[in-house]
Amino acid sequence: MLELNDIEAGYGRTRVLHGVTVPAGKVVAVLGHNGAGKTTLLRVAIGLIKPTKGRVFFDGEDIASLAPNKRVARGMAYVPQGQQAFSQLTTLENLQLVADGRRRGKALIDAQLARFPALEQFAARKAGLLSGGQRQQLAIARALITEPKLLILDEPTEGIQPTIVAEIEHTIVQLAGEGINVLLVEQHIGFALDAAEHYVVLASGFVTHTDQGGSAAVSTVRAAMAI
Ligand SMILES: Nc1ncnc2c1ncn2[C@@H]1O[C@H](COP(=O)(O)OP(=O)(O)OP(=O)(O)O)[C@@H](O)[C@H]1O
Repeated sequence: MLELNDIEAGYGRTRVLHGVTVPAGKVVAVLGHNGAGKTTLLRVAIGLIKPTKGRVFFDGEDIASLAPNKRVARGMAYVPQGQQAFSQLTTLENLQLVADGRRRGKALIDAQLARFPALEQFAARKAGLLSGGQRQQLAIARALITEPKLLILDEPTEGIQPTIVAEIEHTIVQLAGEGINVLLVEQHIGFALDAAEHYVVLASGFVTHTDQGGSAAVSTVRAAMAI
């Protein structure tokens, strides 16, 4: 599905990524310490940053020159870090912003409310009054209303209470089962590797390790990251 080849990218004259390659896979985990370049890589994937070198393939098509909206139209969705939602709008209104105008908009909202019971329970509550974990679920639900083939998630469990972390992890596994691919930046290495078909470890913008996922990879990755 999504494949990044030999990507160089950064901000202005600062190069952050140095020849990064990410293979396709149902769930692909991008791991690394703070500042390693994980978010930058996701921004390249969705088209917010244009790489200075390298190629981005989606469904076999080279999309490196496509704007983010065109990538979304082709089936990519991006949930940035930080549980973003329109805090003055209710949960339902946040979902309607994306769903209105879509064929089957109401059914798409209902499907996400069924997936995330907390959102159904607090459908009339302003998003600013939801917990961080519920706002994260709302952000994921909004992305899923676009019916993506690939969901790009930047640290979806960061700063979230453990019960909802487990729910979000369950959702990611469920999505893969539904045929939605996931590109995942995640601090919880055990979970990320369990869920991942492939992983890459980034350090200072270089890929230091890459292999198949699975729980057997945990010790290798911990050693690679010195944690
Ligand atoms: N908008 C920006 N402008 C300039 N430099 C940036 C920008 N965003 C990130 N950087 C720099 O790029 C490097 C990689 O940052 P990035 O956010 O991609 O890392 P990360 O692995 O996602 O880290 P974290 O886990 O802290 O989010 C860092 O040195 C960071 O300071």
